[in-house]
Amino acid sequence: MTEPHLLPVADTRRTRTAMRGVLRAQRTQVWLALAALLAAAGCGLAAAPLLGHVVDLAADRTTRGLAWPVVLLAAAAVGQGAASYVGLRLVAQIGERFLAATRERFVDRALDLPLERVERGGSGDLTSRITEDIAMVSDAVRSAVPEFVSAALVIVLTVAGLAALDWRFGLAALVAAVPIQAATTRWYLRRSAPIYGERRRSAAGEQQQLLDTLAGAPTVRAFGLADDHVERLGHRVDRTIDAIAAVTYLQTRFFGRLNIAELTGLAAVLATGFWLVHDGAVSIGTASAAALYFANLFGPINAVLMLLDTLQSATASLARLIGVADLPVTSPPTTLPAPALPAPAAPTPAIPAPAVAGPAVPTPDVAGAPDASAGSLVARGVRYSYQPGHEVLHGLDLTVPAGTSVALVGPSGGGKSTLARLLAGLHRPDAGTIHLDGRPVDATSPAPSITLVTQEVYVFAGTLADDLRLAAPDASDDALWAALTDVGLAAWARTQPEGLATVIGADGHDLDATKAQQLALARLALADPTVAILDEATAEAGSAGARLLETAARQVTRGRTTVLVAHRLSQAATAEHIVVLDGGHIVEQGTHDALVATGGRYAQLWHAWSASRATPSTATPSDGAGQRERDIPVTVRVGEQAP
Ligand SMILES: Nc1ncnc2c1ncn2[C@@H]1O[C@H](COP(=O)(O)OP(=O)(O)OP(=O)(O)O)[C@@H](O)[C@H]1O
Repeated sequence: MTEPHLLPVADTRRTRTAMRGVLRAQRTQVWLALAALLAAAGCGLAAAPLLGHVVDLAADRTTRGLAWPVVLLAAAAVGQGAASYVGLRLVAQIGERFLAATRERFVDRALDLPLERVERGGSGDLTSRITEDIAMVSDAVRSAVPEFVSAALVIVLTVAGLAALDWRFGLAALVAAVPIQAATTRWYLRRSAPIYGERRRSAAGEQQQLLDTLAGAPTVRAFGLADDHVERLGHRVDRTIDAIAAVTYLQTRFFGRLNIAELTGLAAVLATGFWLVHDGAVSIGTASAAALYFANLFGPINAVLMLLDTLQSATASLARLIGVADLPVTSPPTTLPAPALPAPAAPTPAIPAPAVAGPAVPTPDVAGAPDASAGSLVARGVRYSYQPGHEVLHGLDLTVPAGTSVALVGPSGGGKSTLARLLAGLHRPDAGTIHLDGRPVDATSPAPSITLVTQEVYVFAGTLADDLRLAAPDASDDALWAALTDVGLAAWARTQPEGLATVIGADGHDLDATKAQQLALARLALADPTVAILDEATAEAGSAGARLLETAARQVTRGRTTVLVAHRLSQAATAEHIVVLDGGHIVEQGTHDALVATGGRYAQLWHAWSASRATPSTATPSDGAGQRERDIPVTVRVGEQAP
């Protein structure tokens, strides 16, 4: 049932080792917590013999000496409350520390995962680990674990107390109830682990299918695939329902068997009490105390066994978190420190391609031009497949001299975005090399001076300044304003009463596609990379927005080595060199003028594009600002319409 492409899950032994490690690391706290919970359980145990004593007094028809058991009962109740408070608090603290460490390591590794690994696993898998699994482990740590520990201690002490009243009570309870409980628990645990594992897997699969269908809604509609997707989702949901039904069925049988253990145990203790009182071995009060002890066990035993259920689920979730947390580190620590921002705006921030990928380089005082001598990007024999046997780039050679610009154009699916991601180091080539100034660029050594801006811009909830400082944490306000000016966003920001403190993202000002892209380009200016890679960064905006973005892109890429995946030929034509990609091959390259003169693929695209414009005769490679509003994209995605 394991789906091989999903992210790894730690095995039972590794999960246990991780938990033992946590307990060892907080040894003192663990012992203190156990001592406090033992004290609480001990106070609770005092109630039954004290009540037994009251019963004996009642049997003797006397009220003499009634005061002290009542006072002791009150003292035991207070003592139990205080000790429980201290013990549960300590257990919760131990758990919270463990949780925090696991979460941090998980996020660290998740962010470090090679993109192809996440894509193969599917974003739903990662998302369900970040949301459901972390929630499940958090719940367990906050409530189930403390409750479990205290109930387990109560059970142990109660059985000891029962035996202390008279060893035969203990024996009766052990012989009549424990074998049934032990067999039931073994029976349950053997079956529940795979059933809970399946429940988590089916939930992850369902989430993945939902994400796929919703994210690809335009494509699904365009190809009339709705029924097919509904059917696929139906299968996933059926699988989840089956898994939940299996869990419920198992639980029902489990608790049914436990009830039998309770009743046989109580019957045995009562029968033993009757026999011992009859023989004069114990008083009626002691027999009553024994029956009370045993009845008091029902609650903690049920709690422990019910919590086993929760803990089992939490352990399955923990194994999924540890599976990712244990992944080897593939890249050196990023130089881009985590900003002090609130949580990302969207509920599922795991996968969106980063608006700005690549760690920051030293922050300039103002967004300035980079060192023109660096930034030579060379790709040799680059091959890449998303899936084995389906190569999408077939041995590409490309040289982008330092400080120059290259536009990648060509039909949809030609491999432009893939090449851009490889050049940015997000994917590793299957064969061939990519070097920046002689140093390899790949996922294991991300070049700190390459920044990729894609059309999937992510606006984090927070202030405008926070969002900009993602790229340059130490940038001054002046540097932020300079970057905003470069991308044409300063005028808008000045109209906001809060200026740089304007809250954007889900909690505040919802930026439109153009402004979000301008923001991403401003981050690029602040990151000040040697190489800028723009993957259709202007594609999401309308024509007016596209012109704004083209100007912004020109401004922030000035002087940098630039690779541009261009939807609009007006933008491609401004690049110094144009590369036409088709079917994963470079089919043409050269300057705009040379390619148009050659009359090949680029010339066809250029003429088709020019003809689609209202004033084709006046179209020139750099006339973007004067165009009418009818630019069509060079590439049209499946499910999208050209405007
Ligand atoms: N994540 C992915 N998983 C599997 N195949 C992919 C993935 N991304 C792209 N491909 C495939 O790789 C090939 C190249 O796609 P790519 O997106 O690089 O082309 P493109 O020229 O950028 O197209 P477009 O202009 O439509 O963005 C296509 O056949 C595409 O279906």
